[in-house]
Amino acid sequence: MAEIQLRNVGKRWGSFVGVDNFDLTIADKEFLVLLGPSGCGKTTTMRMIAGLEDVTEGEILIGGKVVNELEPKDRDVSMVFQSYALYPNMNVYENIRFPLRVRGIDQSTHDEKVRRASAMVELDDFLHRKPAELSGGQRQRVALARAIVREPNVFLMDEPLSNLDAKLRVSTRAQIKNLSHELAVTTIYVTHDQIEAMTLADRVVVMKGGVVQQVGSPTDIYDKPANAFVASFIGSPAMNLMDGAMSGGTFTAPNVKITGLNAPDGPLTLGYRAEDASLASDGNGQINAPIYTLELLGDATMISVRVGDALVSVKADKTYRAEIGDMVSISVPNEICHLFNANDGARIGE
Ligand SMILES: Nc1ncnc2c1ncn2[C@@H]1O[C@H](COP(=O)(O)OP(=O)(O)OP(=O)(O)O)[C@@H](O)[C@H]1O
Repeated sequence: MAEIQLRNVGKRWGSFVGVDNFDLTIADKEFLVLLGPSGCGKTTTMRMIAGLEDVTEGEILIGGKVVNELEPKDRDVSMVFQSYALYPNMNVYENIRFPLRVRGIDQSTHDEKVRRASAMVELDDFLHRKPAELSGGQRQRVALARAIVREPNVFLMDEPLSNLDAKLRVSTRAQIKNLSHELAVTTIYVTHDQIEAMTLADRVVVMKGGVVQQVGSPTDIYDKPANAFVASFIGSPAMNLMDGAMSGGTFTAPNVKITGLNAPDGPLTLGYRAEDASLASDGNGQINAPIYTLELLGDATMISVRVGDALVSVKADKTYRAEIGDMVSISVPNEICHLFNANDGARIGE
């Protein structure tokens, strides 16, 4: 049983707040992803759970026990870092076995444990090689096997895929997802890549400036971003956001007029997702503007237009063709609109 509780956890260095009032219970066997831009406090949060960083305030509990004062080695957590930190003079077998040796685990069990872990990450054929003789993806799999072999109660993974090229990242991501399903161990995974977060997580925590912005399932966060920051961070492309003004239920911005909305008069940020909008026949849509750019994505054609300072887009059929400068009309029905307070970005309404 490895439920993790963070009770109002904070980290300060002098007056600088790295993590503020982090309060969350992570269920046993949950896969939780901490997501946010560089410097938002993800790594610091994870290092506090691992015991590599003291907490300034609050309590951390693992399996119901306060661990604030426990050394990292006594917390029963296994970490996988962005840099693989393998021992260059040991072969793959010895690298994977290392945690068993330092923990004084019964020698007679080592071989079976190492072979089971290496099979899980498909390294059986590489056990005799030194790290220098492996690709980046294979090295990261050694690091994963080394974390698995200890059979910990908690996995902590800090951007484990970020040193891999795009293709390897996708296949290793799939492998991590499959492993987490098979091992069913509570996992906290740090990334700044929203696709990784969406594909791996049971729940995602979006952070900014040391402060949690939203906690929810990938679907919750995608469908109902709690504020404009989360909306702009999740999705590929991110949500289109337009600054404009509401008056009597009508939103206006340069080239935009949307009627029948429910928000108070005054400045407003309105968002919609490119795939929810569609092209309308001439002048019948809510956005009418010349094409700024047109991108062929293979499965779709993405068309972007300018709205004030912002570029907003619509996903059209893959066969759609037009020229830059041609007028387009984009249909943005009320039900796809997300409304945000123009000052603090908070979501308005459902
Ligand atoms: N030892 C330290 N002393 C002072 N400030 C620190 C220290 N360690 C981290 N910080 C600051 O705390 C903030 C959060 O850092 P953290 O490493 O947790 O961010 P992150 O979200 O993991 O970013 P990245 O994706 O770049 O790793 C940053 O502004 C960082 O500069």
